[in-house]
Formats: sequence, structure tokens, C-alpha cells
Amino acid sequence: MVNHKSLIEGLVNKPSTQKQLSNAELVEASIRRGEAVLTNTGALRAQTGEYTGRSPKDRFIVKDSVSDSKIDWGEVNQPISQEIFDNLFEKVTTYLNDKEELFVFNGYAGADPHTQLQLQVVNEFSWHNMFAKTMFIRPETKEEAAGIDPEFTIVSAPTFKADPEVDGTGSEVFVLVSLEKKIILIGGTEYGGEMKKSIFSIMNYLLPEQGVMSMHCSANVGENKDVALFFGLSGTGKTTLSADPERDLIGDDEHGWNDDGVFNIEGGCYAKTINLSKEKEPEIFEAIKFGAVLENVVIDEEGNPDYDDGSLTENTRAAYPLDHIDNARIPSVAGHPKTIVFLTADAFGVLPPIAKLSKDQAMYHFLSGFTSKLAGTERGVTTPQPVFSTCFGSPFLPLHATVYANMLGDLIDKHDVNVYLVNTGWTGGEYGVGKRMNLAHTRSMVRRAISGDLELGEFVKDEMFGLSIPTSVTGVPSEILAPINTWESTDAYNEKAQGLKDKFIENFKKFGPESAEIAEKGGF
Ligand SMILES: Nc1ncnc2c1ncn2[C@@H]1O[C@H](COP(=O)(O)OP(=O)(O)O)[C@@H](O)[C@H]1O
Ligand SMILES: C=C(OP(=O)(O)O)C(=O)O
Ligand SMILES: [Mn+2]
Repeated sequence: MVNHKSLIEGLVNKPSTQKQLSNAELVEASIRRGEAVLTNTGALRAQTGEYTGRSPKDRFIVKDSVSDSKIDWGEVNQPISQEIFDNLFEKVTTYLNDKEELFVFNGYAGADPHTQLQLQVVNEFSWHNMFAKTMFIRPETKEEAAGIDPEFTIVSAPTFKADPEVDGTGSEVFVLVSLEKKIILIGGTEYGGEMKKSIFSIMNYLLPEQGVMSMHCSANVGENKDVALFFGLSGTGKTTLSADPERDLIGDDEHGWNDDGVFNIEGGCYAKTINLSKEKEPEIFEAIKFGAVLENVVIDEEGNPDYDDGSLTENTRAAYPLDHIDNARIPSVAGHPKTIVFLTADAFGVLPPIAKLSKDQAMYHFLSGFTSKLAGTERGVTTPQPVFSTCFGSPFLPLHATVYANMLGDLIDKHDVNVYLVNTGWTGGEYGVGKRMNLAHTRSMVRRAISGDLELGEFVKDEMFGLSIPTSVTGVPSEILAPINTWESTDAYNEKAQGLKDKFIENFKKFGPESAEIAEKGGF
């Protein structure tokens, strides 16, 4: 029998293990150990080698008495046996035990005290420990940290490569979740995002059980306490669009929604930095300073980040604590949303840049989750790949999609929320022919939606998808609002759009007869 708890304690209590280090100590350790370099911005920069995005095919959940009946098993939530987990866990902890030093961070997930998760991260790399410290919610003092009794523990051994033949993994990379042992075991990959997204998956398991909705969305709030949520798969604009000088940032990626309102699950942001510019994204640009961690960003000879260089990956990243954003709300809690935006990066270029959804359409589009996987976000993805990702976050949802969809539906009803679909993907043609939607235009549209201005104007029903498209939006050229007008050939548009419509219909069949009513009312 493997005693998981004592193996973890063995690592944590080694005299050489360093706990709850400050940023200065973590930066020093990372540089001393040759893991990372300091840039002129003050941010630490690490490279992650071969794996520069998530490895969803290497993620498994232990099938045990706790998980068996609850998990929505399938391609996303792949089962693995207790035995395979235990064997690998023993090997990895033995491997880590031989390391000269390890790094431990104790903290929290979830800004709502009632449902907050106490967690511990045991790292081989000090820069990973700084990443964890940046992304999770930090205790205020070392004493507070020492008092944490972790409910979940991440054990991360990036230089331990599994042997699939012997260890029973999918590849040398593994992200294994045991809900019974309350452990996340990560190895073979150095991509920091695995840590934060694994805890997110755990929260997506724990929160609904407590009657709290969990969501892959960013959130911000204006002067009038008008909260807005932006749902979207990786790279579709959650972080970018939630950073708004006129609104307080609640969080950029993972939230819960309870009887009091919304709360952030994290204590930091994780922005894509490819082509980042001070002009277009000033808040994020300025957040990259001492205390931030850059991943796979190329540094020029002067020591400055070159955000335009995607030679290591398209998925270059910056992790920074929430307080690097001037108007961040900490603790990150706010009231009930007034507006919800579903971000879709449509690589076919046929969905309108903004459309108002009825409640029924909102349910249909939330369950469908049509968008694209964007370059670099997952292993093997190099061009935008259209995908139906339920709830705009299927890789992180352990329970059946309808659990989340029903909760959202009830909340939308109860709080009378306005829902919009926003295409941050392609316009004027599909990927390769058209271009990415202009960010300034998207920002204007989102602003008008949140302020309520759009509601007051006129809408036309588009024939293809039955969506309500505004006829004018301040700051946006009207000709782009109906996508058919942006294509050179009307026939080509209609053919592509019909193709997408067919895909929607085909995809929705997977939800079975219980969801047929949603398709009937909110589909096409
Ligand atoms: N119209 C647009 N709307 C939003 N983002 C856009 C748009 N056009 C280009 N982008 C770029 O797409 C990326 C969106 O990434 P990000 O906001 O980090 O996504 P997420 O937080 O959803 O993973 C950023 O690099 C942003 O500059
Ligand atoms: C961190 C990730 O998500 P996001 O792009 O949504 O921040 C990820 O998908 O690896
Ligand atoms: Mn993001």
C-alpha cells in the first residue's frame, strides 16, 4: 500500500526544501539554478523546451470509488487505474526526494471563503513555484501559509519522463488527477499552465457539488457595479478583453458564481503575449515587471522581451499577480453579472462580430461551445482548428456539460442577464483568406454591449443562424457587422456558413434526446 500522504510530507519536510519563498528569493533561485533569466522589464523568463502548451491527451483521472459514477468519462476525462497512479506516484516522489532542493507553496483557490480550497504545490523547479505563487491566491504571511492544511496537492516533476510502456501513460508527459487521494501528479512537461488548469478542473468538480456554478471566463465590473463575464476557450480574448482601464478586473480566466455573485478562483493572470504591444494592450504590457513570469518569450540582445518573436511558440505567456493590474479588485469578489459574452474565435469567418442571444439561444450556444483551438494552446495545434468545446472550456470540465449548462441557464433567468455572442476570430473570409477581427472594433462592441447602449438600438435577424445582429455600433464600421458583406463572394459565404450550420446540428446530437428541446428552441 502506498501511503500518499507520508510520501508528500517526506518531500515537504526535507531540511533542504524551501517553503513560501518571496519573489526575490524565487527569482534568485531560478537564476542560480539556470532555470530562467531576468529581463529588463524585471520579469523572470523561462523556456519550457518541447512542450509549450497543454498536453490534453496526457491528462487522466484515476477511476476509483469516488470518481467512477461522477465523472463524464470520454476523450477529455480519460480514466487511469489506481495502480498506475500509485506506481508512478512512488517513482516520482522517489525521484524528487533525490533532488538537492525542492520548492513548496501553500495557498488557496477561490476567493469566496465558504468554498475556498486550501492547496499545496511541491515543485522541482523554482520558477514553477513562482508561477504557482503568482497564479493561486497567496496567504498574507508565512504563519498563515504554515497553518494551511492542504486539501489538494500538486506534485510537479518536469524532468521526470515517463516510459509509456512501463508506466502506462500516454507519452512521457503525464497529468494525473486523483480525486480520492486529492493529488495532481504532473511530469514530463515544463509548461506552467498545466498547474493552474489542473486546479481549475478540480474546482469544476468541487464547486457544482456545493451548488456553485464554475466557469471558464474572465470577469470585470464597472462603476455601477455592472459585472460582465467573458467565456471563451484558450486564446479567444478572455484576458485581453477583461483588461479595461474603465472597469475593475475581477479575474481573467476562472470564476465561480454563488448566491452573492461572482468570485475569482485565482490570484493572478496568464496572458498570451504574442504580438503584445503597449498601444493595443497597455494594462497587460505594464503588468510585465518584477514579480511576473514570462514563458517562451524571446529576449533580444539588450535583454528586452521581443513579443513579436514566435519562434519558440505562438503560445508565449506572461503570468502576473492580480495586483499588477491597477484597477484589479482584491479580494476578487463582486455581485451578479448583468452581461455575459460568449467569445468564439470562428476560423470559418462566418459568424457575426457581435449578436444578441435570446435565453434559449444562450443555452444552445453554451452547450455547443463552437470556437477554435488556437495555435500553440495545445500540443500539436499549429493553425486554428474549429471545435465544439462545451461550455467554452470542455478540457477542464470533469462533470457532464449539462450540469454546468443547467446551472448557467437558471442563473441567467434569475438575474435577467443579457447574453451576447462575440466573434473574435476571422472576418472577410476563413482563416488564411480573411483576417483576425480588429481588436479595437471588438473592444468597442463589447463596451456598447456592457453599457446597455446596444440594447437600445436596432437589430436585424440574420437568415443563416437566426442571430440578432445590431445594425450599428458606435466606433465600428457598419459594413463589418453582417459577415456576408465582408466576403468577396456571397455564394462562398453562404456555402461556408451552411457548412458550419450543418456542423452545429450534427454536434448537438451528442447531447441526446434530453437536450432536443434546447436545440429546438435555441438552435436553427
Ligand atoms: N478581436 C480580438 N479580440 C480579442 N483578442 C484578439 C483579437 N484580435 C487579436 N487578438 C489577440 O488574441 C489573443 C487573445 O488571447 P487572450 O486574451 O490571452 O485569450 P484567453 O484569455 O481567452 O486565453 C491576444 O493575443 C490578443 O491580442
Ligand atoms: C492556460 C490556458 O488557458 P487560457 O489560454 O484560457 O488562459 C491553457 O489553455 O493552457
Ligand atoms: Mn487567458
